[in-house]
Amino acid sequence: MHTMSNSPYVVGLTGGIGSGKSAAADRFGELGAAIVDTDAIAHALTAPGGLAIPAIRAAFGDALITPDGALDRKAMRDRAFADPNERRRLEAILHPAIGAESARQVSAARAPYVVLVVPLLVESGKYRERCDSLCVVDCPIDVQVGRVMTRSRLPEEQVRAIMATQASREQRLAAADEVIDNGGDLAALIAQVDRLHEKYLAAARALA
Ligand SMILES: CC(C)(COP(=O)(O)OP(=O)(O)OC[C@H]1O[C@@H](n2cnc3c(N)ncnc32)[C@H](O)[C@@H]1O)[C@@H](O)C(=O)NCCC(=O)NCCS
Ligand SMILES: Nc1ncnc2c1ncn2[C@@H]1O[C@H](COP(=O)(O)OP(=O)(O)OP(=O)(O)O)[C@@H](O)[C@H]1O
Repeated sequence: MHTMSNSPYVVGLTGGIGSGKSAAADRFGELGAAIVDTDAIAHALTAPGGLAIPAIRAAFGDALITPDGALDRKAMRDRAFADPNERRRLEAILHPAIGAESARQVSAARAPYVVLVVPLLVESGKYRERCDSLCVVDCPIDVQVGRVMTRSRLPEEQVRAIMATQASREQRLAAADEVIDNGGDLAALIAQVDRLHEKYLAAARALA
């Protein structure tokens, strides 16, 4: 909920793995919105020399760190989505840092409004109160699975295992203020983002 008059209007953008959050965020960014992407923040924290690397090394050992000092993403993915305890251990290290850094980026943003991209927005609960409006990117599950298999070269069972740890389509849709239907082609996605951009600009202006 919006409380401070000098904080920007914030649109939360979420969706299941491979639903099209990044594609939608790219278009919002082209139109002039500031993008704060928690996946990108998580990647930076776990890159070579990333701030979370010492804690991950201490918790999981050297086997999860690559020779150049980054998180070994494949090894961690295999662990985190096979064992909920391992996933929670990783999240306990990363989520506080992701929360703090995303809040910092939102308050530093200089744009008509901010799109805060959070894959686990509905699951985690703590981001909803930072958002003035919640936008869900939605597509049929089989389309989602197919796109992730193509993009990330992951086996179908692993994509479905990741999805099983996330909110259901129904849970996300129930929380949404706006829904982007990404079951069609990229042109259809862009047309919907363009319409929403006008709406968010007007909402941000009304708030200013
Ligand atoms: C397990 C890791 C190393 C796998 O890395 P990988 O490069 O394969 O995936 P990437 O980080 O690009 O995430 C891709 C997608 O996976 C899904 N995902 C990632 N983390 C989680 C999680 N903890 N629970 C459920 N789904 C997740 C999201 O849909 C996300 O968009 C990585 O996902 C990770 O560090 N996760 C913990 C941090 C986290 O919760 N990130 C989510 C954003 S806040
Ligand atoms: N409408 C579409 N038509 C065809 N391909 C699409 C469409 N939307 C997205 N894609 C492709 O599907 C894949 C997943 O999209 P994207 O990376 O935007 O999803 P995401 O929700 O950000 O995923 P993640 O949760 O894994 O970060 C990408 O390879 C993207 O190019």
